Amino acid sequence: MKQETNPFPKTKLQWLWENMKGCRGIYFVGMAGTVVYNILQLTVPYFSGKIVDLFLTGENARENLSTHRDLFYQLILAMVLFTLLRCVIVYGVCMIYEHVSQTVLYRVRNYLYDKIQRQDMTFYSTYRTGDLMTRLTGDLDAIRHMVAWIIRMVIESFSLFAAAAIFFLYTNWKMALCLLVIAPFVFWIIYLFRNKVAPMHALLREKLSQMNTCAQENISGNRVVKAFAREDYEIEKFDKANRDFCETNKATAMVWLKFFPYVETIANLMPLVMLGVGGVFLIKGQLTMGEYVAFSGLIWAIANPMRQMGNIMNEFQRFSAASRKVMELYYSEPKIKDHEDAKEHPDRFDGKIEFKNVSFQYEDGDLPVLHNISFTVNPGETVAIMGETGCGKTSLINLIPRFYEPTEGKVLIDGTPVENLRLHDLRRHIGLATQDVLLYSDTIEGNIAYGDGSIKINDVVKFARYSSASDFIAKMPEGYDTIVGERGVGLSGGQKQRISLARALAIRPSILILDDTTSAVDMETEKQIQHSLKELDFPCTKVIIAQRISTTRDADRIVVLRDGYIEESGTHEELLAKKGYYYELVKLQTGLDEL
Ligand SMILES: Nc1ncnc2c1ncn2[C@@H]1O[C@H](COP(=O)(O)OP(=O)(O)OP(=O)(O)O)[C@@H](O)[C@H]1O
Repeated sequence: MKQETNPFPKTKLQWLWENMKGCRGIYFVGMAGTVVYNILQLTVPYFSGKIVDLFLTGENARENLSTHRDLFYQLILAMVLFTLLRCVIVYGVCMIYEHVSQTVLYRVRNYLYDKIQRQDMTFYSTYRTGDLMTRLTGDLDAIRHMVAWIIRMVIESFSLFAAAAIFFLYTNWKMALCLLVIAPFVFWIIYLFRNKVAPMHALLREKLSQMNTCAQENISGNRVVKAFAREDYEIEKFDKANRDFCETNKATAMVWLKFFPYVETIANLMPLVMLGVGGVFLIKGQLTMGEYVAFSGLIWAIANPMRQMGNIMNEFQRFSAASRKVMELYYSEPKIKDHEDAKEHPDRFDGKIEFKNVSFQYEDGDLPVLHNISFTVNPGETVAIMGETGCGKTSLINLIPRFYEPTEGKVLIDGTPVENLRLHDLRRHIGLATQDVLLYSDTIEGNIAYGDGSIKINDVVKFARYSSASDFIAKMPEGYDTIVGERGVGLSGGQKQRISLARALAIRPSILILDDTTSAVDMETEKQIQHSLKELDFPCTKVIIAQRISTTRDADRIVVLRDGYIEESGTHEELLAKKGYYYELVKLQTGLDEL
């Protein structure tokens, strides 16, 4: 089979071991306990063999029973005590495995969540939410299962097999060899099975992710589904994903079923060998009746680990497929992160923004979306960005908080290239209200205060007033305590936009970026918002993407983009005088033939 190369700095087991830091000692105790309780399993057949030989079938059995009755009771007591001891150890070992597996799960889950939080925009457009959720749930559970069950089963099977083999060899090596000669065939079958089942588990993992993605997209896109009455189509789509997953599951199980009869036949040969060869040895006097009883009572300790190996291999391959996905996230690094020599900037920015010969292309895009963009926004100024849909406005403003990096040129704030600033410092001074508003399932107050948890309610109300949201909030049954978001009260598009604007303002940003934030509010409200934005009680540079002339008219400068190039720029009056794109737009929006 072609050996798959490991793209990670550590192997899967090394990685697991690393994440068991702090619990390794106790895990060792658990593993040692597993060995001990498996060895203790041999005590019952051992003592029964002794009782049979000494007190039931041996030459002096009757005499022994009357003269060594104490020994008889001691052997029975030893059997009971060892069985009890075994129970106590099994109990403790189970607790240890559970504790360690849950600790590893907790640790890795938190680490992954942290990783996901710190990823850049490209990551979010590459990974599907359903796939990420599968990694955080099903895949992590497969890793917990490895720590809690698979490793335990490996030790259990191995120690049981080894202990029984040693016991057999010690008791009667000829009989032992006749039984153990079968084992290599099982190992060979399990090796063949592994090669067949490994790719099936990788496929199964993909199918699970596809099914989860299908469900997740359908649930979050339920409005579109309803609007287009596509419920049946969606049900069919999920049914297909579900069926694919189900069929792949069955096909994976079938792989084992193809190998299972061979393993089972070989394992079942053991009692036959015992009966045939053991019988002959017994008749020839090469095996005592007690040894025969002990062998028969322990034959499962050789056969069961062989049977169990199929299961273990199957689960190991499931772990292998899942851990690959988890490790991909674990070792993923955002491309956009703090440079080693990034400057700290805890204080506010003055707010000067410069674009210097900036060109930009998305990683998965075929063509650049911005070409050689240069302009400056001075502290406190308001610049409006306009242009047809798809001309690159959002892409342009995304470069300011360094959501993406220019392919050429530089974006500077207060004269420092944004990549030389610490991301946290850069972003905490930029207030952003995006095109798609996402409100959390929280109170209105909680949503507005999202960027600054220490903000007082009076300030929340003030920023709601700035964004013309206070009136409609006051009319809500629980005012600022009303729960909104996915599980809360429904809000109109314009209302959501105003809360999102209040949220951006609430951090008192040095730079405010609004991406079509007032597109869904009426003209009157928009006018009030424009007025409030001029009256902010803190210095703030504003970059506003807008389509309405009413928004752009009073801007210090208007930058018009076309196909990623700056088509024209200037004040309202200057652009009207140019009689270009902006002039045509004003004519269109005012309904006048001449201006
Ligand atoms: N994540 C992305 N990956 C690849 N291409 C993208 C991505 N986001 C946007 N684009 C492409 O970049 C171009 C500019 O998109 P952008 O969102 O910046 O336009 P826009 O002017 O803001 O449009 P609108 O006014 O409709 O919001 C478009 O052709 C779009 O298809």
